[in-house]
Amino acid sequence: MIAIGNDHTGYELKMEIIKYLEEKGIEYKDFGCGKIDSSDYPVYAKAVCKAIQNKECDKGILICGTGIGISIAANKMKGIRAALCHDCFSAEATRLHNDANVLALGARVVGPGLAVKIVDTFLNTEFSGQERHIRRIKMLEEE
Ligand SMILES: O=C[C@H](O)[C@H](O)[C@H](O)COP(=O)(O)O
Repeated sequence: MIAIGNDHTGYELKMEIIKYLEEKGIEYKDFGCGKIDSSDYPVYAKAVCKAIQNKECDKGILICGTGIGISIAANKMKGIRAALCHDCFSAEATRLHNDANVLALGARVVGPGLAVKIVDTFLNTEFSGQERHIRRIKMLEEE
């Protein structure tokens, strides 16, 4: 189950991503926001990341204007490894090396065609499970 959330800048891109998820038969839960003039990205980052923390969802997709604010908010939450990716190489690498569980996108940065390819890469790449990467991920959880 994929958790998806966005602020006001990300609504249209989210709908494109939802279209992709539905075409692929991938289950998702939409944590908002709907089409509104203004909203606060931390609200949606928290909702999506809580769903991952409580195991309701396996991975998350977060969208704001740049992807920066919403990834900063997500990475404050325990167990969340959010990666801001605007290319497929990064989306693949962050799954292989960081076991990222949240993909952040900037709706004002990438167009829908590239964004959907980034999502596809992110969702279809497994963590490598290599010892050095496991060690480093564990270090991320240390105070
Ligand atoms: O990092 C923050 C995000 O890119 C926000 O989506 C952005 O700051 C929203 O800007 P505005 O409220 O001017 O539409």
